[in-house]
Amino acid sequence: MVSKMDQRTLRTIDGSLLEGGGQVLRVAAACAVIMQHPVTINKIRARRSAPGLKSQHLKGLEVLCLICQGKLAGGSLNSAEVTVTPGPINAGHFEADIQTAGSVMLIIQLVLPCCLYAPGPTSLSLRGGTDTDMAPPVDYTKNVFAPIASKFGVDMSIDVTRRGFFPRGGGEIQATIKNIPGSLTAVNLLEFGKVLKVEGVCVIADLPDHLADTAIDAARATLQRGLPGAADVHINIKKEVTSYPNAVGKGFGIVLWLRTSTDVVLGATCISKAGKRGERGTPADVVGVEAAQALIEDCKLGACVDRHMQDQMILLMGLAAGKSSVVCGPLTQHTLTAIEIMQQSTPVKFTVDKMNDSLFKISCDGIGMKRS
Ligand SMILES: Nc1ncnc2c1ncn2[C@@H]1O[C@H](COP(=O)(O)OP(=O)(O)OP(=O)(O)O)[C@@H](O)[C@H]1O
Repeated sequence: MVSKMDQRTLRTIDGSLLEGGGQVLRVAAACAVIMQHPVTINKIRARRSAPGLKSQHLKGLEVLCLICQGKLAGGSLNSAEVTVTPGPINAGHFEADIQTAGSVMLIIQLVLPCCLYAPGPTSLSLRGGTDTDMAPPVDYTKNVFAPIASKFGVDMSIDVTRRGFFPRGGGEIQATIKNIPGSLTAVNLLEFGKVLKVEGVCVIADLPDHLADTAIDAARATLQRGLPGAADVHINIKKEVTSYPNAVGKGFGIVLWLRTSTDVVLGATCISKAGKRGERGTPADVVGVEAAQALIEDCKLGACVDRHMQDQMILLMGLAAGKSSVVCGPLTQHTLTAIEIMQQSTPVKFTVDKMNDSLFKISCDGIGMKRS
């Protein structure tokens, strides 16, 4: 039940908007906690083949409500509507176990903006998938998201206790997110610069480790052929061989990231798409080539963030104090969704300027959110 007081400010967000997936839920719920207004999100994940709350979304909302001492109504598996009534954001230690291969990194995506406004640091133990398709693998969040978020003033760290892959999950990470003293700092990422180095990690769990060598060789060869100025770029892709109990289930994937002379960080990933019944996953060379090609494409555009980072920084831009502008490639549906939901949930307004056929500048005057 939403109290009378809360009803006055209750907002309703249509979960089927644009991307119509879990991201609508995450952005709407995070904004509600930060802005301290209750929100009802209906038609949850209406554009997905199995709509409604899945375990990772439910566990995310549950831990969010622990962090903000709030109430979650309608929070059950497959539910199409929830209401989050936030209370004051708390610091401390929080835990969640997704119990499937649902991504723990998407729980970080949901709670991180709120933890910034806690009265102290937040530590999290999260169990589920760490290296899964269709979500940021943990090495992407550590090596791409975290350095870009640090430009806004975010101080976070992640340690992997155990890797968890599709379909079993069972991975575990420990994360620490420091609260910010004032507001986030506006960020301008406008010049691509010159690529200085490419780094990466290829994780292989309970599979023959020559697969990782093949993926790394394929990624390096693709980068050397296609990356602008490749002859002067140092490429260092490490191999991480792991097995039970440091990993649950078989898994295999690569995360690449590059840095330029203007401190742009771009990332790209490919996680082998193994079948639920143990079917063979993506061939090893394809894993390396796919990630390398995605990195080359974003690089050739002159994008200052990669295609997946676009949507993940919208909240940070909107919350920061002052004008942020970021040059990126064609806007993804996830980015348009994050912009739309944040605009519906806060006073921020974004603008998108077309710079040429494939480059766009996203800007906003951030609301300069501070801890209340
Ligand atoms: N390969 C990748 N590397 C980095 N980030 C990724 C990658 N793939 C997806 N993401 C990010 O993961 C998030 C996925 O959001 P999305 O709403 O599709 O997922 P979801 O919560 O699992 O919901 P649904 O199951 O409804 O799709 C987005 O922020 C997207 O940018």
